Amino acid sequence: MVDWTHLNGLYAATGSRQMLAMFEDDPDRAERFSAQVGDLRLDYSKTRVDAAVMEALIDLCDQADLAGHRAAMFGGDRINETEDRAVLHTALRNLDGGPVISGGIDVMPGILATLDQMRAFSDAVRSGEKAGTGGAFTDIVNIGIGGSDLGPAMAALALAPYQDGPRCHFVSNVDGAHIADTLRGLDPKTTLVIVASKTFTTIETMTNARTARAWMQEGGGDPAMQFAALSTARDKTAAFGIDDAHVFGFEDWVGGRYSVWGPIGLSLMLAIGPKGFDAFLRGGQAMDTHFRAADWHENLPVLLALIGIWHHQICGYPTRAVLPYDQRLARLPAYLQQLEMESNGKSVAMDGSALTVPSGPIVWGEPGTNGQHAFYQLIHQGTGVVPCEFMVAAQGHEPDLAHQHRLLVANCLAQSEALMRGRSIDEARARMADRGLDAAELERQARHRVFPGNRPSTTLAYPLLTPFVFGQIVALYEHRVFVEGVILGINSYDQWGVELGKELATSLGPVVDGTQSTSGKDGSTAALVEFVHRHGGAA
Ligand SMILES: O=P(O)(O)OC[C@H]1O[C@H](O)[C@H](O)[C@@H](O)[C@@H]1O
Repeated sequence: MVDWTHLNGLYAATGSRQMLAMFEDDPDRAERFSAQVGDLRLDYSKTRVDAAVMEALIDLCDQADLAGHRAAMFGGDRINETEDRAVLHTALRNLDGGPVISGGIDVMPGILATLDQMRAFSDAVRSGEKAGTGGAFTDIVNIGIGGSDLGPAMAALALAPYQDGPRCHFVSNVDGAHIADTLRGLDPKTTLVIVASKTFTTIETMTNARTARAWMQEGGGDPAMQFAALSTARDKTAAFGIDDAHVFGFEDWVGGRYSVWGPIGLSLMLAIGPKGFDAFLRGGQAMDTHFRAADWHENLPVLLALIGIWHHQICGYPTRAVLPYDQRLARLPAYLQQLEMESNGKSVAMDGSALTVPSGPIVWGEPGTNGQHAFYQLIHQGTGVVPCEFMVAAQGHEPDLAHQHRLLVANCLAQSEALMRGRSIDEARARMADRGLDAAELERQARHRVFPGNRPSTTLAYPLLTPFVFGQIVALYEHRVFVEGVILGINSYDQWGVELGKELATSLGPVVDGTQSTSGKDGSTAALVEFVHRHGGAA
């Protein structure tokens, strides 16, 4: 258990501090409160942390024995105590890091063999050697949900400029609209369906997989040739009828939301090719090396975690916005919602005691500049403070549109500056002085134009969103979540909070079908079921 008293005391003392004054007092502030790994730069100087706050935050790492927990994770200990599992997604990207022993066994030979199987399969699909009944595959449909969807879907979009394989589509929702809209227009004879499910029991995924199989059979495709599975449960993939040669297995020590680095990333590998996928893995591995070696003061995941803890657990800001000025990172906020909120959205510490500080924050966001024309109003002038995490590349992938990219960068930098700088009532009055308003009206109008400023943000800057840089970014966030979890004293690797809704959905199935009565249900649920029945929703 860490002691929050010192930090709470510092917060009370620094509450009214102005960031702009902090820059004036310390000409080296931008450098002092920035860190770099490879080509990635994290600037956290536009926050109200100072050297004393940073030292107190860093002290949390030692109090929580972060080094010990880190060694236990990388060393294959069963740190996911509530599911009795190791946490070894880092081994999936340990391309040349040597053995990783878990439970007395080196897991690397198995990982590298599966990676080779994925590479051979990808090469065969991409070259047309493996094909559907109608010829070379033109389209891939990845059917999965949660971690079996968000990672590869986010990554395929992020790395769109590197895609030179079949087109990738992602179906997750059990809402039939999702699969219907996706399959419409695809050729069942040249489509490869990948069923991605760690457990191979997830109802949404299995339902969509059966729908896709029927579509393929009816349309002249052959599921025996055109279905693949990514799962830890080979017995279940066989029972579904998927050829073992098309099954890519992994172990239960890969958490769903950490699984894009292994077989769950197959759609990404098919889209960008094994070399691009290797570069992605190497980016992740580079971040692992950094996280394991760098001093806490220079350690990007640690710094990002500590700034997050400062803003949420100490300052009490309930949410954080992830704002990539990178359209291809449009799915990153959704991915981070699962990564951060499923990992650290808990109220019980590892030892079963109640948390004494808030759990992880609400994470949300959208790419800039779009968000500027929608919700930034609240970020600038709302009563609550939303710490913003900006992300931006120095360059885009479209040389002909470099002028647009420069505009994007200018907007990103302008937002963090505006949040910090704000606009005082005097400045607002001065801007309206020539409008000929009487004093009372001038005052009233000016008040609407005040920006409180002094609002915190961080900026993660990178040269270009390559597979390597993208791998670094994803691993950076994974380790940030780990560090936050260790300091909060929780298990970031289980997700019991998703169980109750699943159980109730199963028991409500026959009630919605109309084969079971609503008796025993609460009044609201019973009335909603009756509404659905009245409007034609029963079976
Ligand atoms: O990959 P699957 O076993 O189908 O699981 C898919 C998802 O469903 C669950 O509800 C979990 O909350 C997620 O962590 C998981 O990623």
